[in-house]
Amino acid sequence: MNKADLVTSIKHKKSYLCVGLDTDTTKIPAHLLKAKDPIFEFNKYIIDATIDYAVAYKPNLAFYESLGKAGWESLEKTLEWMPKDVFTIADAKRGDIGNTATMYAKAFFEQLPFDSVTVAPYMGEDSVTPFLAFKDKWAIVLALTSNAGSKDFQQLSLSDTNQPLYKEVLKKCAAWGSDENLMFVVGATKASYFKEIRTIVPDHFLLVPGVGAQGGNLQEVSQFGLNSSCGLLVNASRSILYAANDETFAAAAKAEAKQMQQEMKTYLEDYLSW
Ligand SMILES: O=C(O)c1cc(=O)[nH]c(=O)n1[C@@H]1O[C@H](COP(=O)(O)O)[C@@H](O)[C@H]1O
Repeated sequence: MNKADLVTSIKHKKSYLCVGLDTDTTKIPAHLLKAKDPIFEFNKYIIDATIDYAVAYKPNLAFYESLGKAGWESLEKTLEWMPKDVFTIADAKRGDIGNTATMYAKAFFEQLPFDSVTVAPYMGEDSVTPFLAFKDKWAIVLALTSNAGSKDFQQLSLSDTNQPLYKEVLKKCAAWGSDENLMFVVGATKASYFKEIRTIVPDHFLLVPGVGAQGGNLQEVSQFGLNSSCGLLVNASRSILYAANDETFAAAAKAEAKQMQQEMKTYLEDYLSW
């Protein structure tokens, strides 16, 4: 999917919600465990329940790979189930030397029909650029993550530039691609950083996980993170998937997604006059 189509979808749904499909067999309702493919069954209900309110879906690969071949099949079926007009993110956090990175890109963009894949920038330019060579596909580079461990490396100052590492990641990676094929991950739990981040990457989309279960603030993220083409995809996984764990789970997920979309609609109106 290209940027124009993503922005059109956001305007149409008045939403920049991404539903994270971190589907965990120990958390899904017990009655679904009797199904032939419980993960797919659960995802199907979640997608159908949230499709009016979400513009993107982000399966986290760990939840599928941890189940081996069966998990991979659940992932393939889930992607087939998704309407064609949603933006799909393979949350795989890949990163390796160039020829290997190309194979990762082929896995997600050719074998699987993902629009984008999350990429760790630690190994540098040749580990990121192979993901940028595919038309209308995206690399989503980890810049400032939502977890406590982001302090360990990302927030350390580099003696060469006197700037924290994550700012160098934003500057350097932005130069390797464009706002048409590259996004950045910035955690919602770091809302106070958004103003500065927007001075470095004013035009790029940011994938923002960390609202809901991790406690990030949607209002602050929106106020300081929105740009003239929205520029945000805010992810929620557990708070939507596991809003209830009985027969009402799909209705509860729908209500949770709707509530987030309604809030987003007001920010699109207030901050962008959309
Ligand atoms: O790349 C990500 O999506 C990601 C980056 C980050 O900084 N923090 C983060 O939580 N994530 C992912 O976003 C999802 C957050 O899930 P919830 O906390 O349940 O909403 C998980 O799939 C995480 O792996």
